[in-house]
Amino acid sequence: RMPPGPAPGVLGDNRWDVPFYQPWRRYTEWHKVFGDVISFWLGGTPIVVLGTLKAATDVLEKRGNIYSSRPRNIMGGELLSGGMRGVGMPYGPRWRNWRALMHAGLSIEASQDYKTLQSLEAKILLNDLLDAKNSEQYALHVRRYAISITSSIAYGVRVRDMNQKIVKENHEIDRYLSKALDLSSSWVDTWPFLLYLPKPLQWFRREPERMRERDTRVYLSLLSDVRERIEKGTAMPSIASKALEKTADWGLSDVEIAYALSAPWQAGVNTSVSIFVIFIMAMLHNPSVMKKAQEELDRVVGKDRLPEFDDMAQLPYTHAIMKETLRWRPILPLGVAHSNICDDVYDGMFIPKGSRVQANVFAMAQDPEMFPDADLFNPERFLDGKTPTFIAGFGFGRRICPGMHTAMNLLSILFARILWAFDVRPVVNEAGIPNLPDTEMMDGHVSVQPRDFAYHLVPRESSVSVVIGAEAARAEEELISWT
Ligand code: HEM
Repeated sequence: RMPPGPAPGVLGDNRWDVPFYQPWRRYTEWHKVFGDVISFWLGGTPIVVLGTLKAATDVLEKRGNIYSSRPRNIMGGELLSGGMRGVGMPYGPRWRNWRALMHAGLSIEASQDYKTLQSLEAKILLNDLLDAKNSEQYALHVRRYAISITSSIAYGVRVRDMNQKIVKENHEIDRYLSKALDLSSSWVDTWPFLLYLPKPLQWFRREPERMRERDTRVYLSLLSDVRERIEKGTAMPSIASKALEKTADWGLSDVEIAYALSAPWQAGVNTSVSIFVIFIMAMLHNPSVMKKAQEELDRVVGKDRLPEFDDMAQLPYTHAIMKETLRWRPILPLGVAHSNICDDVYDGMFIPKGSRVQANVFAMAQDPEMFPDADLFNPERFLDGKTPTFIAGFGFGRRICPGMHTAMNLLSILFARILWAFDVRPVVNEAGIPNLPDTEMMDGHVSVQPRDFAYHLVPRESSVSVVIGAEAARAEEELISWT
């Protein structure tokens, strides 16, 4: 009675049917054959894929009391993180406390407090982009922008230089974390009965537990820096300062708070950078869209100043480019997996407890009824006032991305200013033919990013550099408090 799906293979599951590369495309084909909700098995785990917005809303949102846990990850979630990293935390009181802190720091109201910071950082970024020589340098500057904003939101400290200790340490942490989260290379996630071996024989735990000691040291030291700044009266408002001002309110220990504060960095940096790269790819393929936004910007903002957050209401087309970027190529094509804490029946189909439940966000973004000509990058589809932002890209129900408002602000001011300042141009080969990136070539397994490609950001006029230079100099001064 489980949802329909492909017949199991010789090993009793569907491991040979699921491609490693872009499995969401195969799932989308299966939806056409088996229906909106499909299921199959990988090892001993039932996989349920929800192919429409309705199914995902019915299951993940309306039954959020059942479907808000995460699949077990022994290596990454338990041995490495001690169950303290919120994104992978199972549903329960600890997650609720963590989530309350995230909400306090990232809600739609809280996100308003970061707009000044985001605006100032975007000015610095534009100035950096003016000086950059090639796509690698653009990428580095955009990464710094995303890191600096997330670090300021989490700890009240900005990042001006990618060689800063906080960047290097978090980079090392991220590297090992992605390795540990990869279930396919984890012995203990493949054979959990290994946990019944006497502890000294559990060879697989030594490395992640050593890494956990290192991560804990780094996170606690970041927290104690904030504590010192609060005592000196120099702390900027951040999630950390909220957490420390009323520690008792959160029901989280010091070390849990220290881990909680790592979530914005882990969930917010790569996602924001990937969306930026998709925006560039969309502009390279759709110069007429870029021109139309530039006409709107010239009309509303003019040439003598940069676009500001307050202009956004008068810039519907430019704003719609951000919305269409989130839809056109979703960076988390299967969202982040949920898991149900008890057996359930949906539309007559049995969903066993502990299923890995995934929203096929890729299929939703291609839904021809909601998005006719779905492959076309067409911001106008968001101008009718009826089509909302493609929220599915931020997930569902109680686990929906808490950083979505901050992310949309960070991206909308950036896109508006890039379009105001630059033409995004392709690299042209010797024969004069533009070298455009393949829009379907996405790397990554859970979160994806277009394969590297080269492009140019060409200032639209010489006056652009003058305006940006002056704004960036003022921004550096204003940002001193966050340094
Ligand atoms: C465009 C950029 C972003 C996209 C597309 C995105 C998307 C997502 C998605 C799909 C999820 C999983 C939701 C689910 O389980 O149903 C998620 C979770 C999360 N996101 Fe984002 N995100 C972005 C940026 C950010 C930023 C900037 C932050 C923080 C400043 C953030 C913080 C988080 C956190 C903490 C979670 C875990 C929530 C939980 O498990 O309860 N995200 N995000």
